[in-house]
Amino acid sequence: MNIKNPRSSLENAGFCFCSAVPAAQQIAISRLLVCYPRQLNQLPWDNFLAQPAGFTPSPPFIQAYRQAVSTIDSISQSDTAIARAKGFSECVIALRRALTTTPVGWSLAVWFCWGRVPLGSIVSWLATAAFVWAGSLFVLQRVIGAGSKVDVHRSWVHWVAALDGFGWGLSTWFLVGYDPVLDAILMALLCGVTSINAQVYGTYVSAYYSQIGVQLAVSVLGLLTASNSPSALDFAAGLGVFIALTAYYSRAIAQRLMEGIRLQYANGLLAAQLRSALQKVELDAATDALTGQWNRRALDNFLKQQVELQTVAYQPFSILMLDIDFFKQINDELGHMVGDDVLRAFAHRLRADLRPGDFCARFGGEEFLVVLPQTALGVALEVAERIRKGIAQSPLLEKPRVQVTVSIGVSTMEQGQSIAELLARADAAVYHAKNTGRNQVRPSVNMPAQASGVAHQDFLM
Ligand SMILES: Nc1nc2c(ncn2[C@@H]2O[C@H](COP(=O)(O)OP(=O)(O)OP(=O)(O)O)[C@@H](O)[C@H]2O)c(=O)[nH]1
Repeated sequence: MNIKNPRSSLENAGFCFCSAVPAAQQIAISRLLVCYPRQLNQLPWDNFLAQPAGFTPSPPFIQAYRQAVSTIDSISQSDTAIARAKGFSECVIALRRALTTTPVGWSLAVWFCWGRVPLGSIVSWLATAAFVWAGSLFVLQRVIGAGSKVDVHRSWVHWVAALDGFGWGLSTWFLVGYDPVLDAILMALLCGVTSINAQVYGTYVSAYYSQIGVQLAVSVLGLLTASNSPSALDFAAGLGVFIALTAYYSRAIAQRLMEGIRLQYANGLLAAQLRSALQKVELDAATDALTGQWNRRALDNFLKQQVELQTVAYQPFSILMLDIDFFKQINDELGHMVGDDVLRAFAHRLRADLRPGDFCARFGGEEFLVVLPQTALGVALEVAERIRKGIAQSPLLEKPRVQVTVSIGVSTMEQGQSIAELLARADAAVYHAKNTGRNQVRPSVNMPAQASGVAHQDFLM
């Protein structure tokens, strides 16, 4: 084969590329480290709680918050194994990506060598490297398919890394010794590959040591025994120093990457804990502790939503105000504990009698309020009557046997009415029901009598 003289443009391109790669890698790694979250412990959690502007945390919120934050330490201690497993699988994915782009590196090497290295040598190197590469990719694919578990697949990944280093190291056996400039370019290319791999194997650095260890051993052996390069010893020394230094620095980088993964995991866990603590606190703040139904606060919000819906979508809604009759007697005769049981049983019975979309709140004492969305007065009266009958029909408690009745006032939201007016009208309807004998349903407006048998009386507010 006719070996041509080196072309200066090719030399320049090769040198520029091979020197730019390590620099670009270092920039990429630095960016990566900056992107990882900062130390969680340095975040001003307590300052956040102490901030007066715009946010006044309630005591249960502070308690839940502190509890979640206090778990940071235990999270950071216990998640090392999780970070290791995550780092391993991240490395496997990065390695597959790197291997799929390896042919780009080969093409570059072939381009540099074309016309300067005998074709047979180029083909021999390419064939060996491609064979090793295909085997590695196959193994890696199997590892990924099996879920890449560090305890199971550790040695397989080390083998793949070693073969990766072997393929590149072989280049010195086949391609070096034909042209001094080309030799230098190939050395720069090997340094570039080493540098790229510092990032590829960043989250599982022991595999990186396998890769560069084999790459160094094979390439130094190739330089010293197989190549005819006059600078073989210099190249071997240079390559050795470069790879050793890269290995040394990549260890620190890998440690920080792992710390980043660890903190990212802890951060996610903490955020989830805080979210659920917050949800619990929000739920606690909106429910009545005794009956488990919504409280006044939640009721106010729900009524506001309904008013908005009514304004936008012209959907009518009605409310039922329920007051247990002679409840004081129960307390007086059977005690407050039984009174509480009655309230609980009443709430349970009431809830069971409603649609899932209906809203049931304890309004205070022995009073409950039900909101029936998209319900006009006629239907609301029927619902109220059904509830009244159900309560009156069977006892709420068996031991002691307690049977109660309930008086119910019904009112429907009208356009332009306020929530306070709506509640006042329902309250007046209950008052009317109590005054006319209890255990009955009263509407708050004039309404024609219904076939349901509900006792409708003119009740003008
Ligand atoms: N056990 C118990 N009793 C409560 C609770 N909240 C309010 N009460 C009592 O409920 C009773 C309500 O009594 P009243 O307002 O006189 O009403 P009533 O006895 O039901 O009479 P009418 O409503 O006129 O039929 C009071 O004795 C309150 O102390 C509670 O959470 N548990």
